[in-house]
Parts: sequence; structure tokens; C-alpha cells
Amino acid sequence: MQVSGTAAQGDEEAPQGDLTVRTIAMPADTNANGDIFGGWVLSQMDQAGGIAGVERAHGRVVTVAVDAMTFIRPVSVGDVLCVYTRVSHVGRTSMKIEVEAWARRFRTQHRERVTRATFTFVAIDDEGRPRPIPT
Ligand SMILES: CCCCCCCCCCCCCCCC(=O)SCCNC(=O)CCNC(=O)[C@H](O)C(C)(C)COP(=O)(O)OP(=O)(O)OC[C@H]1O[C@@H](n2cnc3c(N)ncnc32)[C@H](O)[C@@H]1OP(=O)(O)O
Repeated sequence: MQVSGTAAQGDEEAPQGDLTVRTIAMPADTNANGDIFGGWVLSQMDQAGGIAGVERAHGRVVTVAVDAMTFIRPVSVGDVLCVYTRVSHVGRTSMKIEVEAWARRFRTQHRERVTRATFTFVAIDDEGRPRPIPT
């Protein structure tokens, strides 16, 4: 789901970028510890980055790399996961997108950054070959 809205810039305690995906962590997404699987969070971040990439590249994109991913805090059932995206670099066919995931806690509504990563997406044509990103 794409949601409009831009986070405050320049505030380290605030999310950076556009709110791109917002979803609820459900019991089916838990690991054996009772926390939400990191892979589920990564999947939400990939989708958010993909949406931002499609918008910037005006068409299909694929993920080619994920760098410097850090799981800072766990996500729990009932938390609302909010994923923010920001295009930080555009190359010829590739782009870097900074992706932050924040959890709005179920009971307190308190907001915490849980994960961040830099994703690289490549714009592709109908045959799956890299294509130039429009300026
Ligand atoms: C209007 C809005 C509506 C929105 C509504 C949207 C809804 C819809 C959203 C769906 C969002 C889906 C998001 C899916 C995200 C997946 O899950 S995609 C699936 C997983 N990914 C894949 O399967 C990709 C597999 N890899 C490949 O197909 C090929 O490696 C690629 C990516 C096409 C690249 O091919 P290649 O021959 O290696 O290309 P090459 O020319 O060497 O490099 C191309 C560029 O990639 C860069 N690159 C290559 N490898 C790397 C690397 N390891 N690290 C960094 N950069 C690299 C190169 O530097 C180059 O960059 P530029 O200098 O051109 O800028």
C-alpha cells in the first residue's frame, strides 16, 4: 500500500524520506522467539524500495543489492510497520534507495526505528535488460 506524506527532514529522531508502505505485523509472521521474522521486515522494505524505484525509473525495476542492513530493534505482533524511502543516488541504469523501517508500537503508539538499509535497484526493459533511467 502506498501512502503519501513526507517525514520531517534533518531530525535524527524522525524518519527520513517518504512513507511508502504501512502494514501490521501479524502472528503468522513470527519466529520461534515470538518476534517478527527479519525476513518479513526485509520483504516489506524491498517492496517499499521497489515502489519508490518504479516511480523514479518510470517502469520496471529489480533489486540487485542490499547493503549495510542493520536490525536495530525487534518488531512485535500488532506493531504497525512504517517503511520510508529516499532515492539517494541515480546512476545510468541503477539507483540507490535508502529504506528505513519504523515500528509504531501496538500498546503505546511509541515510534522506533527498527531497521535501515541501502537498496540498489536496476531499471529493466521488457526483456529484463538494464535500461537507462529517465532524467
Ligand atoms: C506509478 C508508480 C506505481 C508503483 C507501483 C509499483 C508496484 C510494483 C512494485 C514492485 C516492486 C518490485 C520490486 C521487486 C524486487 C525484486 O524482488 S526483484 C527480484 C530479485 N532480483 C533479481 O532477480 C535481479 C537479478 N539480476 C539481474 O537480473 C541482473 O543482474 C540485472 C539487475 C538486470 C543487472 O544486469 P547486469 O547485466 O549485471 O547489468 P550491468 O549493466 O552490469 O549493471 C547494471 C547496473 O547495475 C549496477 N550493479 C550491478 N550489480 C550491482 C551490485 N551487485 N551492486 C550494486 N550495483 C550493481 C551496475 O553498476 C549498473 O549501474 P549503472 O552504472 O548503470 O547505474
